[in-house]
Amino acid sequence: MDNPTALIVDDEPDIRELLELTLQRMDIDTVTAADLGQARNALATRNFQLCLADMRLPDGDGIDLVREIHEEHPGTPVAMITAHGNMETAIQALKAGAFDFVSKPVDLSVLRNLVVTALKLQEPGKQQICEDDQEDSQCPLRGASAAMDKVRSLISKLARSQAPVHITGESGTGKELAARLIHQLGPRNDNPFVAVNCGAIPHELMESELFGYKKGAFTGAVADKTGLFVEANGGTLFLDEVADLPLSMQVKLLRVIQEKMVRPVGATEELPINVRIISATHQNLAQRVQEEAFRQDLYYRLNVIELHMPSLRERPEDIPGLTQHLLENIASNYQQPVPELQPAALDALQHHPFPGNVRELENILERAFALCDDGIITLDDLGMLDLSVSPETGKAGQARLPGENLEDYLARIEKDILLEALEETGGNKTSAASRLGISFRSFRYRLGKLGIAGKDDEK
Ligand SMILES: Nc1ncnc2c1ncn2[C@@H]1O[C@H](COP(=O)(O)OP(=O)(O)OP(=O)(O)O)[C@@H](O)[C@H]1O
Repeated sequence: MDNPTALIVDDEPDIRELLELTLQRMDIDTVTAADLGQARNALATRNFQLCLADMRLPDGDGIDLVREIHEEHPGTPVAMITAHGNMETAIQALKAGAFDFVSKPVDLSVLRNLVVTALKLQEPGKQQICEDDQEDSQCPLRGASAAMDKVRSLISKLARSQAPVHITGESGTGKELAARLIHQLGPRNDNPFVAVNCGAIPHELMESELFGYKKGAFTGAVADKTGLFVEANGGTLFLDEVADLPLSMQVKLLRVIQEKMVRPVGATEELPINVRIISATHQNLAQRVQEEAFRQDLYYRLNVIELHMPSLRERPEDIPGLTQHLLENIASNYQQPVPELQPAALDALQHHPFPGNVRELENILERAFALCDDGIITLDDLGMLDLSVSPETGKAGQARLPGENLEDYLARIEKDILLEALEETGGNKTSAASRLGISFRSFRYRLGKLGIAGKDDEK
């Protein structure tokens, strides 16, 4: 097989030579260009499997070259060479379509990692699976709406880039699923995808969880522990609920992203890391920045490219297909035939507001699957909370029923409130409890007292 060929664009002969030597040692043929003009000529004559381009060139801006290659030669990944510490231009380049960047002075191990990742992009298109027709698609992210088509197409593009992605959207809209897909469809998919819920780690443990620690760093540190960054090395770290990161950790995270190095607690040396960061939150991060609860500089670095997951309310046309897909998954988990859904049940689902989005739909279907008889899901089996609002009270079904005693009446209201909080948080008891201003234990106790069984929180 022919060697891949890289185009190296830099006006400094020393750098060109260093890059050429490094790439040639990796069995990559090279063509060099000292300015934009020479680079354009080279691109016009042949295909390249990679381009390394300096930011500042004698006859123009490297970012223009990134844009041109991105549009005219979309199969050629371009990495930008930026001045040390100049994250602004690196971010600009990523936004313009560069797949990654490397800062000067070029660290050769970082460069080699980058080149290996870029060449994997040439392998035959995994991204394809999410661009096929929905009907018989292998793509785990379902939905035939135009909004979901757009999401899948953006995910396929993001999988080719190494840029940090920030995923927004309400709880249960599929943010984690989207992050996993970006990883699976991309060149890092042989390496780990590590997901961490930043809201679920106690603040005092966060640094050692993320960065690891050395034996003896603190009481109880009886052996070295690998942090999540190192665990995700070569792969992707998914920082879920990133808005919940305390300010003290935000500073440390910013440093790690900038330097691509982590220092475990109690260690004297830093470890190099090669991790793609994908973050998500259901909160409005820009507003958290305005409230000074989230650092602007970190926001800027995490939110290089934003992916928004639309709520299920905005795409009711997805409900029938999603329902079928989820029922097939549930049935196959239990090795049972796929149940049939009565038209009245489907109709109720299509008119439900789904504050907990796809997760809520999934929970409703799991429950219905367990309760239904003879493989037929009826409206009753869905056991959905009636969220329709009473015109008299303005509240959902809260009038006292004829003959209902005070205790039963209060229990019913309490049950509605607890269920509503669970629905709003997609079944997450910790979040539901905090929404109601009570402790997790008290929430669980009340659920038990009222006979509401629920799944334990996974995260
Ligand atoms: N478009 C979809 N197609 C198929 N399954 C989906 C889709 N969207 C979400 N799901 C499923 O719904 C559940 C919730 O999705 P996920 O955990 O990714 O949501 P999330 O937005 O990260 O939620 P949270 O903000 O609460 O963490 C998962 O089981 C996921 O597989």
